[in-house]
Amino acid sequence: MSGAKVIMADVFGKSYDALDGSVQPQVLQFIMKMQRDPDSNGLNLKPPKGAKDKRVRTARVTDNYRAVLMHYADRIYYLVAVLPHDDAYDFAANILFDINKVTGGIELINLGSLYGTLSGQPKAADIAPDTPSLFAGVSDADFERLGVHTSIVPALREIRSEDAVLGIVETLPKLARDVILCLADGMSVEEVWEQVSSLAATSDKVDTQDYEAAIERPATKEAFVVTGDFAEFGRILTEPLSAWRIFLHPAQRALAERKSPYKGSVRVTGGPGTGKTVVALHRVKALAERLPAGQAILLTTFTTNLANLLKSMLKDLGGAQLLAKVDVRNIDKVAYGTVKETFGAEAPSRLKDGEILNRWIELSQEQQTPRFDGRFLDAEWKQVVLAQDIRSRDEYFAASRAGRGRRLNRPERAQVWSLVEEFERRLDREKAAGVTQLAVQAARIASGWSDEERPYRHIVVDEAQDLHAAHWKLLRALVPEGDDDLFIVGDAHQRIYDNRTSLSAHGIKIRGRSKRLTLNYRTTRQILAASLNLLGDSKFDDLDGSPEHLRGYRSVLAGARPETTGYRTPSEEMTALAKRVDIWQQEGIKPHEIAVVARTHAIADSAVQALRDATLAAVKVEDYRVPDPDEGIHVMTMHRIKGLEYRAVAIVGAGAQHMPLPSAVTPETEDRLQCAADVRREQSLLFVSATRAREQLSITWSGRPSHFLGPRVSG
Ligand SMILES: Nc1ncnc2c1ncn2[C@@H]1O[C@H](COP(=O)(O)OP(=O)(O)OP(=O)(O)O)[C@@H](O)[C@H]1O
Repeated sequence: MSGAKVIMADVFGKSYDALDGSVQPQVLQFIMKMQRDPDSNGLNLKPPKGAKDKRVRTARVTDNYRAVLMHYADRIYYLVAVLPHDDAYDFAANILFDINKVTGGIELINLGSLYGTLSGQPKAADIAPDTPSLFAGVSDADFERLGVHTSIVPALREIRSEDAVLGIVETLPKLARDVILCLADGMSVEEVWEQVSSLAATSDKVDTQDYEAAIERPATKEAFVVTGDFAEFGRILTEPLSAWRIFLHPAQRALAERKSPYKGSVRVTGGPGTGKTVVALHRVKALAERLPAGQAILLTTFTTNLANLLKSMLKDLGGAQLLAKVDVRNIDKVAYGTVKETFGAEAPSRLKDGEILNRWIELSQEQQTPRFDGRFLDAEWKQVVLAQDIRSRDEYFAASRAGRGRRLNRPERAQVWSLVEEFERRLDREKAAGVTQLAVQAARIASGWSDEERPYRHIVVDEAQDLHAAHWKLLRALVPEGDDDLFIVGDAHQRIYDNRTSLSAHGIKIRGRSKRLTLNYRTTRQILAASLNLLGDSKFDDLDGSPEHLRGYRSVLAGARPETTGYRTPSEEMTALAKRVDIWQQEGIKPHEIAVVARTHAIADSAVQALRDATLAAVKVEDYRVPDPDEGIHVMTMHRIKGLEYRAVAIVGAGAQHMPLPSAVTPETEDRLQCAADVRREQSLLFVSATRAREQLSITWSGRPSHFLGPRVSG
């Protein structure tokens, strides 16, 4: 008997992740058996009784677990779930497969979960029984035209609150989910058609019986991993988190895969987890596919760690072939590369920001100028002198000091300038330069190039909020002005380095080409609410001189409420940490899916110790190294967790004495605006850390809680 082709539905990943480690290998065995002979007795492949869809099958994986599949054509099966015996039968009875009339793709509709979620909704006390359905103004024909399956519509008619919408959207097929969220947001049917459904629509005529044609359409490939390759199955199953990278939401797809070029630079903003990095990676891929021979693309970000992460994600997305067309480097490396190319062995050595700050502190102490402390001088140098590439005392006297909160009179300016000269002289003598200083030098060099000499055809920037003015000048000069020159992705709420600037000041024009993503795919609504609470009512500017906001930012995922708990002493807090992490593990979260995050290395180190004392495997995640999965729980600083995500995150040491960290904040008396910016940055660090959590979040402290935790906690 010949074998079968097994294709994986994207929803399969969810049930697979929930399986016990002893059952997961059996799933691969099962797929292998199906591929060899689906009719073998041991598999017991059969249609379940009472199924709504006659093509649904169940098959034996182990004595207690059954697979649910869709038999869509001769010897071709979609694997949808592997569940405990009874759950598998319930599930199988209530699912439907159909070809979407708009996208032409195959859809899985889970009516059991849809109605189960609706009936489980607590009846909100403030909703009067005669409140009309939220979608009363949308006719059945409208739903059909927008691509919502008719079987879903009766459930939609029962929805009378935004909460109920968020409750059910997770259970809907992708297009229906997007349509419903937009309608609930107040968009008209016409707007939803233009902004969502028409973008997802296939150009060919849809025959809802023709599964052969449907399997080839992009919408099917978004919802199902169309592979029959056994090795590929193994790879996808062992890397469940990376499987998403091949799917895009219509709003993301519209940005990333746009066929006609953008007439200049584009900026994409959005809260944490809205898929900005995903969009940036897909944009790189789309640009690389039509890149003229001999031209190059730069994909850059702020830190080396994030650049390494982007590199491995890009490889996941497009393999070595794509990677070969793209230069993936963090911005300091880009700058240093430019300086080295020009000066060769004469190029100065590189000093990191921390080393530069220490030198300013030393100089301020040496010069006995108690009126200017090291932190103030460091910021003045970076944000005024280097940001405007000031090279003389006269230029400094005439310079704008916008954003600085301490006024300087002429004698004070003269004093600061002589300190700047002394500082730069010392670095020159040492043949060293700070990383920001090198970016200034690189920008100067590249600004003198002709368009033919500029090395890149396109530049894509992730984590743009952290880049310095000199970085923007440099990037502007590395690519000729024109279609699709810069694609910029960032979120001002996640600014954790002290760089603030405006893109237009550097000749990067994004007016009219600025887009925002609002749907969070990473964190649950509960974690999102707790994270937003950490920002309080702080104000953030976008990358172009306007206020930034998170309006409409929401998640479709629901989960447990985050915990916030205070302890009397650090040792009590650490003992509780070990207990909490142990419980997470007992609940099935693997050690390397858990992160413990602290503001300082010292607190992180004590967390590692506490976990090991409790016989839990833990590893400190340092720069430039990603631990192996078997090294245990990942413990790191808040700066290090930027850009990563974990199923569970425990933030420790969130007490008033560490958040904000006193040594990271300029005293208010020294510079009022700088002090406020420093505090906001500390707040963003906590926000970034909390938004790394996908399912579970705990925030703890000893002594008094940080005021960032809000009045309810910190009193
Ligand atoms: N279209 C999608 N479908 C399903 N999941 C998605 C999609 N886009 C993004 N995700 C999920 O959301 C997570 C966050 O995506 P990504 O890291 O690109 O967001 P981000 O906006 O760059 O986040 P941050 O700013 O917090 O670093 C991804 O790991 C992925 O799990």
